[in-house]
Amino acid sequence: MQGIWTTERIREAEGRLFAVTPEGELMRRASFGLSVQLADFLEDHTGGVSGRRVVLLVGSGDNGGDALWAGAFLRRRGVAVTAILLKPEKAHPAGLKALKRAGGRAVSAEDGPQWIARADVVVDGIVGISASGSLRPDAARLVDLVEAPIVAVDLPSGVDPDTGAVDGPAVRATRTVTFGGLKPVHVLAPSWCGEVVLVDIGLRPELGEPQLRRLDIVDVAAAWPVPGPEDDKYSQGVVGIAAGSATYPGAAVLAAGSAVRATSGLVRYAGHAADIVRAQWPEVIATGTVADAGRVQAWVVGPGIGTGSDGRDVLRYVLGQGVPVCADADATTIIAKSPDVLDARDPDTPLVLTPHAGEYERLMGRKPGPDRVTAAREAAKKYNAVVLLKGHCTVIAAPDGRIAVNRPRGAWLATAGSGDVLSGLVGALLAAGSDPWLAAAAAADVHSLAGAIAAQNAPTSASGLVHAIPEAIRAIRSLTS
Ligand SMILES: NC(=O)C1=CN([C@@H]2O[C@H](COP(=O)(O)OP(=O)(O)OC[C@H]3O[C@@H](n4cnc5c(N)ncnc54)[C@H](OP(=O)(O)O)[C@@H]3O)[C@@H](O)[C@H]2O)[C@@H](O)CC1
Ligand SMILES: Nc1ncnc2c1ncn2[C@@H]1O[C@H](COP(=O)(O)OP(=O)(O)O)[C@@H](O)[C@H]1O
Ligand SMILES: [K+]
Repeated sequence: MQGIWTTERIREAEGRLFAVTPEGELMRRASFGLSVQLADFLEDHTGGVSGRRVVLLVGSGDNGGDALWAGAFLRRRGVAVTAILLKPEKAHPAGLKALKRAGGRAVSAEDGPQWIARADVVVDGIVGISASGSLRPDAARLVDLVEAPIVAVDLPSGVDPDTGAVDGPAVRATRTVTFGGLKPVHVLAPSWCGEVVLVDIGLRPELGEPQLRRLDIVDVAAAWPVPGPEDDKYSQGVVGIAAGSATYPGAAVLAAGSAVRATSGLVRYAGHAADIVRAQWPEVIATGTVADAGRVQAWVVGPGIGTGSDGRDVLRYVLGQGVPVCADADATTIIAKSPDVLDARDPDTPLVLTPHAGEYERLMGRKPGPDRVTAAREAAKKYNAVVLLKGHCTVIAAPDGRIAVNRPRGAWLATAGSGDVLSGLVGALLAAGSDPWLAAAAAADVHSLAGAIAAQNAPTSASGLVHAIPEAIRAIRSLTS
């Protein structure tokens, strides 16, 4: 699992390491690593290093210091380096001196545009972890002129380091070179960071437990249930799907199909779409009501069940069965409208809620807002449930405080019925006995990979996602075995 730390934790760790390291050493490590990445980037984008033109956008703190020192290192490799100083009086003095000594040039913001126009690569050293708010106008004007690819130092300036939120002008980087540990911006704002490269500056031992995590492929592979020689269709966990209605049979077909494809155990279906589900997925045992469904080890409830009294009765029934429940779509709306349905639940039985932003607002009485990690954490606390807050970067919060952020692979998942597919995946893992937080995070990852496989750069459908699930699982397993 990749660890991610808030800027507060990074700063504390840097402080401790700083105290036992010779002066300037940490910045030397960071900026040397940055210069290596910049040379590599120049090679990739221009086919060479020597003779290329790099422009540094330099702000008033150590982020600008990193850029200036990296510029000095690049000079030794024959790169023409020009630093545009946004606040000349506050530019990092040692870094500026080093750049000038190495033959680099420093110019004011007024003289900046002509240098930006001729740059092969622009380096964003405007602001790092001490950033607040979007780019200020002077920086924004210059960034606006950039046509060359941008490498961001630590993080793209203008993007909030702890939430990844953008509410004004910001840098859109092609590569971000960060130091010591990943920060939330790197997983919450991937489209602003571009490719993220982590440079080791010896900070890891000081960082402690990460506050956020992102599953690696090996974690997903390890979490995915695989039958053993002793297994049969029951022992792998039977999942029940309570979804769909006469008006919305598709949700039932998608959620049931997704569960069928996710694991090799048994899938039961209960609801008004039994005939259609049976016709699409003959391996599903389908009945008309949850009470007739037979035993399951987890329920998926909600997609397409409606928010009326029938849906409420179904939800109350499955919550009372003492098995893990993934409550999705209409089920989240019912919980928001009639929280008393949760009385049917034994608080120790796992519950996974999978709201999109609109459903979150119903559940919590407010929008998730720009800080989606805090939003998910608060909902997890309030409902004593794992909350999977959907979005481009889905956030998964457990009531015990664990947070995972999912890795998006494009945005093709933004298609009708895609959420129904996700709930089937979550349910299949819950039935197999997975930890609910891990189940939700692993399901989100396979969902995103299935999206990329199904789409292959062209629109896909939720049905396409269902069909791509085995290939996604195969890809994950083959990369790790
Ligand atoms: N510490 C370490 O051990 C190591 C640190 N390292 C590096 O240091 C970086 C952190 O440096 P830092 O703390 O000096 O602050 P930094 O982020 O450069 O900001 C400086 C100033 O910018 C301003 N400003 C704020 N918001 C703004 C905005 N939106 N738009 C424009 N300007 C804005 C504001 O100053 P103001 O202009 O308000 O006076 C703020 O004080 C870190 O990201 C990493 O790169 C590495 O070398 C590894 C070792
Ligand atoms: N821009 C996007 N990028 C990546 N994934 C997205 C994007 N928009 C939506 N998704 C994902 O697609 C799914 C949509 O679910 P949901 O809103 O419940 O749709 P539906 O109700 O149509 O099934 C979620 O898993 C969500 O994370
Ligand atoms: K930056």
